[in-house]
Amino acid sequence: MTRSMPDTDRLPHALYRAEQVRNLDRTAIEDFDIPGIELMNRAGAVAFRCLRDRWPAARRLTILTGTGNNGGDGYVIARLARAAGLTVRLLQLGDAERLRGDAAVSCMAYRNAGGTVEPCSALPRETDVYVDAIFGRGLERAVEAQWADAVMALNGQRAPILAVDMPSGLHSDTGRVLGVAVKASATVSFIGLKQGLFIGAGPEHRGDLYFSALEIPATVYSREILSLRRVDWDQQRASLAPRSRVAHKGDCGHVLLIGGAPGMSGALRLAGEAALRTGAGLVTLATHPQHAAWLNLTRPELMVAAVECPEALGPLVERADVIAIGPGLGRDDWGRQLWAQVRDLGLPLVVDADALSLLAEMPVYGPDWILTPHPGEAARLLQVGVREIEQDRLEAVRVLQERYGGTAVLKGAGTLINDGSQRPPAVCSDGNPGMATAGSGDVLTGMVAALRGQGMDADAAATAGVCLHAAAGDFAARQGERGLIASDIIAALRPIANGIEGM
Ligand SMILES: NC(=O)C1=CN([C@@H]2O[C@H](COP(=O)(O)OP(=O)(O)OC[C@H]3O[C@@H](n4cnc5c(N)ncnc54)[C@H](O)[C@@H]3O)[C@@H](O)[C@H]2O)[C@@H](O)CC1
Ligand SMILES: Nc1ncnc2c1ncn2[C@@H]1O[C@H](COP(=O)(O)OP(=O)(O)O)[C@@H](O)[C@H]1O
Ligand SMILES: [K+]
Repeated sequence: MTRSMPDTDRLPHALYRAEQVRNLDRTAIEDFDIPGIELMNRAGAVAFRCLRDRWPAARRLTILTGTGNNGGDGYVIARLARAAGLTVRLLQLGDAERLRGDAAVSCMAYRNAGGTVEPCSALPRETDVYVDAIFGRGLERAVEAQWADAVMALNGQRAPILAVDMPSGLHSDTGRVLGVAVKASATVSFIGLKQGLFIGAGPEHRGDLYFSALEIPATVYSREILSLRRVDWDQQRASLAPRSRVAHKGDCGHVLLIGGAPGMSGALRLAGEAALRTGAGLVTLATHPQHAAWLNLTRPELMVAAVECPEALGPLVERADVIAIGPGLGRDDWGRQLWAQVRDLGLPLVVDADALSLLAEMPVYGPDWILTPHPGEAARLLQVGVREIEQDRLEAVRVLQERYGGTAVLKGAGTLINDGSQRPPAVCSDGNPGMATAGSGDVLTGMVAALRGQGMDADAAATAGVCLHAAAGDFAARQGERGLIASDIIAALRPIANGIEGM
C-alpha cells in the first residue's frame, strides 16, 4: 500500500536505478548549487516528519546507522528527534571513524547537540520505533557479519521499523535481497524512486512507501532516461474514453473467448463476465459442447457457442473484434486444434493459460498479440525454472517479449508489461496476495480482451487492464484478503472502472 503524508510528495511514476539517482543527486548539487549537506538535512527532516505523522505517540527511538550517507540521514533524524524531546538511542554499525563528508558533518552536529553514539551490540527493547539508516542505495555486496545480525535482530522486533531511503539489504536495482534485508513497516525514499522498491522482493520489504524529491528542481529529472515506469489505475483511468451518448453495443467491441474443456468451464465463464464488466459490447464464449448449453444460464448476457471442432470457429471469428484463448482450454486434442486454428489469424489476440503452454511447445512469433503468463507459464515459454523467472522478472519479461513478440505481461506481485518499444517497461505494484486465487488470471484475460476490443492498442489495453484488475483486487480486499475469490474482483470492476468506488 502507498500513502501520501503532509510533508511528502505524491509517488512519482518514474523509477530509477541507483546509479541514475546518484546522477540526479550530482546534478542537483553541481548544476543547481544545492549543497549535499542541505539535501541530507532535508532528507532527515522529511523522514522525521514521516515518523511523527505515522507514529505520533512514539517517544523512544532506536536509530541504526551505517557508515555511508544513509547513516548520515540517520544522524540528522537523531538530532531532530532529540531536539523534539524524544529519547534516542543511536547504534552505529561499523566504525564511526569511517563516516565521510556530509555524513561526518551530520554525526558531528548530533554529537555537538549532546547526542551519544553507541556501538550496535544488542537492540534495546524499550523502543517505540526503530529507524533503519544502515544502507540505502549504496549497498554493494551481500550483508554479512554484524550487519546481518543487526538486520535479523531488527526483523525480530515487535515495534515498527521506518527504513530510510531503502530497506537495508534490498538491492536498489533488482529488488533482490542481498543476504538478508530489513522488513520495514514503512520506507521513506528520496530524490528518485529506486526500481528495486517495486520489483523482486521490494514490495515485500518496503512496507508503506513515502517519497520526497527534497525540493530539487524538476529540470534535474529531464536528463535521466527511465528504465522502468510505475503504472497504476489512478494514472490509467484517463485512457478509458467516455462512451459516446449514441454508442451501441457494436461500437464497444465483440470479444470471442475460447476455452473451457470438460470440467473447466468456470475459467471461461469468469473471463466472459469480466469482459462484460469491463465494457465489452458483446461477448461470445466458444466452448466445449459438453457444457455449452447450460453455461449461459449462469450469466444470460453471455452468448455461448458449442465448438466441437476447429472449423466451427469460422463464423464466430468473423464476427469478433478480438479473441482471447486459453482459460480452461486444456492441452488435449480439442484445445490443441483450437489453438492451431486461432494462432495465425492476424486478429487482435490475447493468449493465456493453456494456450501459453501450447505456444511454449511450438514457439512462434506474433507481432501484435498480448501474452499474459504467470511465472510458471513464463518459465515454460523461456524453458527455464520458475526461480530464474522470479529472480529477475524484469529481464524475464524483456526476453519473453523479444522471443515471442507483441506485448508481454508477466503476472504476479508487481506485474510487468513490456511491449518491446522504445518506451521503458511498466510495473504495476498494486494488487494483493488475496488475488492469488483460482480464476483471477482468467478475469484479467477477459478484461484485457475487452479493452482491446474497445479500440485500445495492445500495450494500452494490457497496461490499463492490469491496473484496473489490481485496483479492483485491492477494493475487494477491503473485506479481507483471505477468502477473496475471483468473482469478488469482477464485482469490484464496475465501481472502480467508473470512479464511483466511494459510493
Ligand atoms: N546527496 C546525496 O547523495 C544524498 C544521499 N542521501 C542518502 O545517502 C544514501 C546513499 O549514500 P551512500 O552512497 O554513502 O551509500 P549508503 O550509505 O547506502 O551505503 C554505503 C556505505 O555502506 C558500506 N557498505 C555497502 N555495502 C555493504 C555491506 N554489504 N556490508 C557492509 N558495508 C557495506 C559502504 O562501504 C559505505 O560505507 C542514500 O540512500 C540516502 O539515504 C540523502 O541524504 C539525500 C542526499
Ligand atoms: N501477491 C499478489 N500481489 C498482487 N497480485 C497478485 C498476487 N498474486 C496474484 N496476483 C494477481 O492475480 C492474478 C493471478 O493470475 P493466475 O496465476 O493466472 O491465476 P489463475 O490461473 O488461477 O487464473 C494475476 O493477475 C496476478 O498478478
Ligand atoms: K536504510
